[in-house]
Amino acid sequence: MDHINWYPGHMKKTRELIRDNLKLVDLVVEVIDARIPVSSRNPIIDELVGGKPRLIVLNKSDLSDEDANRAWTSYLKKDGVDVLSMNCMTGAGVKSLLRELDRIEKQILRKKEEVRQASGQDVRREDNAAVRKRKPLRMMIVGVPNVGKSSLINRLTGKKSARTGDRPGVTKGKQWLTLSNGMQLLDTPGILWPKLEDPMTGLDLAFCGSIRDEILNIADLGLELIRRLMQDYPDLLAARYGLEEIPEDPLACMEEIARKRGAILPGKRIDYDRVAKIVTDEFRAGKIGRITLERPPEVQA
Ligand SMILES: Nc1nc2c(ncn2[C@@H]2O[C@H](COP(=O)(O)OP(=O)(O)OP(=O)(O)O)[C@@H](O)[C@H]2O)c(=O)[nH]1
Repeated sequence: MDHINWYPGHMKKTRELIRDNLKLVDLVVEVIDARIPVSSRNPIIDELVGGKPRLIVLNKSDLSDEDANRAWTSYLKKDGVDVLSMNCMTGAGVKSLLRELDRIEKQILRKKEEVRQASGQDVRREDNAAVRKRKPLRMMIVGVPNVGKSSLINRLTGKKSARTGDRPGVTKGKQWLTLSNGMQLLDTPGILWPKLEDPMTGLDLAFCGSIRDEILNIADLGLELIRRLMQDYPDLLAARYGLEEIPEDPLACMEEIARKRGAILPGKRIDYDRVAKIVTDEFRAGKIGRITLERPPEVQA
């Protein structure tokens, strides 16, 4: 999908759309980028989701640091939210997600039963399968651009997916996809706008491709990425670009990488745009290594 230029009117419309869709679902799956779990979340989601059960998917976990994935999982779980690592390219994590959804479904059904009992209604015991058939659990996927929402929908539904039309009484125009376990998923994800107040957030989103180079031009973006990698993953940077010693100055490091990769213009001038693009593309594709740019508070120095 094309990246969107967010402006206040657009944010308001999106918020209202998500809020309307949320009324139709029992559960929300929030997808975030495992390389930037802070920047790829918009805190507005807490307010929007309210008390509904929520599950966080740390997607692109194939590109992020495994230690950091573990640290983030336990950090986010502290708030009582379920968290799962996922790789939508291979489908790793999908089975765990389906298991987790089953568990949440049981909880939701139990809660509903308790409410009915408390109000004195005659509670007829039904197993999950029977309740599902009568009224399947409905969910939607939300997240900022480029975190893998559509990839997750495709993974969850696969080829066996079936579009189910509107059920009577439910807002017209919604399309529901039926998962292998009978649950229903809204076919269009809720796109949250990224929160760009902090310049670091803007940079991290740009490094990971969640916003086009709106914040900086490509040469500046590449230089900033090199600065971050020099600080957090110097060994991976040195190994990828054959640097025997990493210069202290990020610009000198960029120039060294340019020479190694032949990003040189006539007159032996450095092609800053080209070298920036090389490093940025290789980072995004995971070629420099598994990198997490943001750490949970506990493990920060
Ligand atoms: N390496 C890796 N790439 C992924 C993963 N999930 C998605 N991608 C890639 O990330 C890019 C964005 O994925 P989408 O599924 O289009 O993301 P989205 O959140 O729907 O994006 P928008 O439509 O912009 O909101 C695509 O190039 C995917 O192939 C993953 O787990 N690992």
